[in-house]
Amino acid sequence: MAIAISAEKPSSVETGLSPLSSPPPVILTQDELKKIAAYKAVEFVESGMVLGLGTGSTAKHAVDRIGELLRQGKLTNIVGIPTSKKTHEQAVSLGIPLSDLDSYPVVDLAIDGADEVDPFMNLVKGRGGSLLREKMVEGACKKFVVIVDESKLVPHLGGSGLAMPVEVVPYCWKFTAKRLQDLFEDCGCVAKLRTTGEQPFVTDNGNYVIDLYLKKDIGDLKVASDNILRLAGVVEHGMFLDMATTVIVASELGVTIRNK
Ligand SMILES: O=C(CO)[C@H](O)[C@H](O)COP(=O)(O)O
Repeated sequence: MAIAISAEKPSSVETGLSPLSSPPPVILTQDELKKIAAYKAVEFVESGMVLGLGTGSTAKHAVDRIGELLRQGKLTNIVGIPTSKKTHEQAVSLGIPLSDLDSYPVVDLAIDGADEVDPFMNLVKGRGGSLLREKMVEGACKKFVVIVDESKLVPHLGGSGLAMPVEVVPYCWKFTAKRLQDLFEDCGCVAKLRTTGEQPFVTDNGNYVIDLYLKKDIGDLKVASDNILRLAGVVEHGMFLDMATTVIVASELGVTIRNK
C-alpha cells in the first residue's frame, strides 16, 4: 500500500530550532495541536459538499471552523451528516444545515478524530462512544480525512494500551463480554463494561460498550474484525480498517499529511 507523505509547518508552530536571539519556542497544548489538524482538514472542504461531521474534541474544532466559514459566506450549500447526537447539537447551534444517510447515501468528505492510527492508516475509534454512527457515515464517504495530534500514532492497533471499544446490545452483555475476552485470550485481553459513574455508558443507539484491553498485538486485523463481528450480541467494533484516505497529524514540528 503506497502512502504519500508531505510535511508542512504551520506558521503558528515553533520547531525549537530557532536562532539563539529568537524568543523561546512556544509549546503547544494537545488541544492546540488538535485545532491545527482540524483547521488543515477543513481546507479540503468545498462549497456544495455533503460532509460527514465527526465526534470528539478534535472533530469539534473542525465543525466549529465549518460553521465559521459558513457564517462568513466562504462556504455555501453544505449539508452536514453528524456522527453523534452531540455533534448534531453542536452543528445546529452553528447553523450548519443537517441531514442523514437516508437522504444522502453518498458523502463527499468526512472529517473525524481517532484514538489510534497505525502506520497503515488503520484506526481505533470510539473511545468517545460514537463508533457505530461514525463507521456508518465514514464508510459512506468518498474521502475520509482523519485528524490527530501525534500522541495518537501507534505501531499497531491496541498499542496505546488503552481501550479497543466494541458496541454490544445490552441483553446479556456479560455473556458477550466474556466471549470477546475469550476470543483474544492469547493477547491477554481484559474486557470491561464502560460505565458513567455507577451506570453503564449508553450509546446514542441505546447500546453498551465493552472496552477490550490488550496486552499483546492482536495480529491479523481483518481476522480479528471478522471474529468480533461474528459474535451475536456485537453491534460494531472500533477498528476502522482501510477506511481513512488521508491522515493529518499535528505535532510540535508541524503538520504531516499522509494520503492513500
Ligand atoms: O472516535 C471518536 C468518538 O467516538 C473520537 O473521534 C475519538 O475518540 C478521538 O477523540 P478526541 O478527538 O477527543 O481525542
